[in-house]
Amino acid sequence: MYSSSPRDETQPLLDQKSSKEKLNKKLLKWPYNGILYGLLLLGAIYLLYVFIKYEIQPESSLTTKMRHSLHVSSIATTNDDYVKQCAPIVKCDPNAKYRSINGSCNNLGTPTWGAAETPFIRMIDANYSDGYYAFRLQSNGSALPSPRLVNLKVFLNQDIYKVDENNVLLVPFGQLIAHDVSGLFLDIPTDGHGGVIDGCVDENARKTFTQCQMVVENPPDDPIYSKHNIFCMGLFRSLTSRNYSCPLYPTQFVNNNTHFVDASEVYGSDESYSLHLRMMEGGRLNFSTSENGQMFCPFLASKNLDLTVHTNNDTEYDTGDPDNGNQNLGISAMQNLFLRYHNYIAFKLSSINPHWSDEELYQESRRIVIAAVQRITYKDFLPIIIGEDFQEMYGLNDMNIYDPTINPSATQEFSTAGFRILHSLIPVQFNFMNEDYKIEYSVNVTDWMRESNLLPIENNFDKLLKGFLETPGRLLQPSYNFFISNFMLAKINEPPYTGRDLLTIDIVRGRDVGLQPYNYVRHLCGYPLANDFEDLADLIHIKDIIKLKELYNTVNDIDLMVGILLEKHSDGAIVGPTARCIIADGFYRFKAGDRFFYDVRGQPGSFTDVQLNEIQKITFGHVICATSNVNHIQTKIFKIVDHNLFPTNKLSCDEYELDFKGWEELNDQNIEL
Ligand code: HEM
Ligand SMILES: [Ca+2]
Repeated sequence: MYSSSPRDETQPLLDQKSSKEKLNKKLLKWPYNGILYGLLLLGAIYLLYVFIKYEIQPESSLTTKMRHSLHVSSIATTNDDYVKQCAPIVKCDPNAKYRSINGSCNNLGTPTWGAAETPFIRMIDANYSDGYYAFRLQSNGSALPSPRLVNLKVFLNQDIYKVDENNVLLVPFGQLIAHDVSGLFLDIPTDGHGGVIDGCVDENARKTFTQCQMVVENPPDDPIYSKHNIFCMGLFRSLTSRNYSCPLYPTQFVNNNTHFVDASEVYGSDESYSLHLRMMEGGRLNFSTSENGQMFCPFLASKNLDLTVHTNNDTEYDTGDPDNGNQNLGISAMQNLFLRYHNYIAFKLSSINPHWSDEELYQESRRIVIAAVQRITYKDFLPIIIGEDFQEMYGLNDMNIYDPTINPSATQEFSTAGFRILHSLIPVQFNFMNEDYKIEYSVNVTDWMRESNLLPIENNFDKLLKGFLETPGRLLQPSYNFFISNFMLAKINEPPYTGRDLLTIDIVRGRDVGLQPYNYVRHLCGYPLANDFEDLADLIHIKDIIKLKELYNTVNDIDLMVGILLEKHSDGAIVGPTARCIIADGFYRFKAGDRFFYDVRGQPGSFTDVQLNEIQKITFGHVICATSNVNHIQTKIFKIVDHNLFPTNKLSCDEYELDFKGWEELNDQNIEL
């Protein structure tokens, strides 16, 4: 068809052989024209490619203007409602050197921004079928598909047993950050005698208690649960702002932790609780000591050191995050690690400043620990998740970007979908590895939840850390691992199938908190609004689209969690474009909206130049060296480094030392004497 187009002069020209000169000329003209058009076409394709690439996969040479086009603006209209209707009047000291424990007064204009017990904000307004609180329905008015069915049909059967270049440490550290910035509590109804009312067991309760309405039906042919006659999963809805005496319309949900990356999981998010965690001596946090003299968070329950027997009396720790600090061995290890790090810093500071009060030592140590957590998050962790180039382009590496107009709160989309996507990294097992790189034993993550007995025994803490550093992680993929998809939080001493499916929970939690479907969030993130399922093919594989078509009524019904899990990964990132957009937005808020962020200059809480210079040497390697017996640690902390092939990529702990001279303060009283 194209060859017969009138603009194509090549055929007739080649046919005219009467004049050699003419022919030569025309012959010459033909390739020139062809080349010219070809070049023009190639140029146009290249320009189009560059344009698309810069929209989707920007490179570091882009201008600030283009960079800002990556930032999405929240289009939610309800974000100010809490501040307007419920926020308490808070008096702030603008000269305070240290951030408050509950995060208030960070923003001097709106002191409750980012504080604990304030609502999540939204990127897009809530989506409820009654506009207020009832679960979203499909476009044709029917109920959304059972999330368990979605997991079984779309995800679980694609479990890939391949390992990653990143190590397992990404999981416990990621979870630590998740709990730093987000804490959504559940609304659990009880029967007055301490018993929990479960809407799956008690159908009547579903009518009486809205909290019990979140019952997930398991399909009759469920490969795990139906064999054991478990046909539903009784889950609880989240606490709403109504539970905090702030009725908002539509329903909003409350973050119990400070929204900032401020190590609130170490210090607590509430003033009186933070005091309870303190020793009130030497700036230290309370701790317990294991039989071989190692420091741990205070033991809460009587220890049961029998590795094989789990009881209700298993070891739990008193941590800054009472809800989640003991959830699994990985997060417990991180809680202990950062408690030790705090006490290590307090010790160092008290040695150079013996005259400092407990309060001074505590606050100054806390400030350094927070800086360490922020540095590891932004320098090592985040680039792996969203990609180094994207992070740079987004402005997340820039220093001193505090902007008081930025609301530092976690978004509901971040907390209940975007950041949860990393649940697919959770490995089946954690390894305990000795100094000779030998795995001494492995445990199923799901067998050791809410019980940390293993940690304080002998050198297990060190071995678990070594295992995190040296074990390749699970490749990020749409499915969660089989165990966490079936056996999570199984009842103690009961069979694994009494457990839960984490992906099912994540999907239904999105409906609980009224997340908009995938299509609208993807659109907010700069991608075309899909008119039908096939339009998703730009970001989602066609084989998955076919499955989605079988489950959802229209393309506008797909749950956000489901869509982002299925997206193909962006270049250099381990998540797809929409998750990357949600996560980058979140971490931009936590940094640019934080007046106390460690590299902010010119604020009462800013480090001195000398101090900042030293702070900028803090790495996760240094933290691990200061708090454990693990030695020889890779500089790229979340990467697998073969110690035989690349011994120089690991440093010994001597090379991770810090110098605290910048904190040395002359004792005025001594001078006067
Ligand atoms: C062994 C590892 C982990 C386990 C067992 C686990 C399990 C859970 C569970 C049970 C919930 C609550 C679900 C609900 O009822 O809605 C949750 C919430 C969450 N998880 Fe994980 N998780 C793990 C690791 C991670 C990691 C690595 C990340 C991200 C880097 C992450 C991000 C989140 C987030 C953002 C929430 C919501 C927190 C909140 O607002 O309370 N988790 N996780
Ligand atoms: Ca926090």
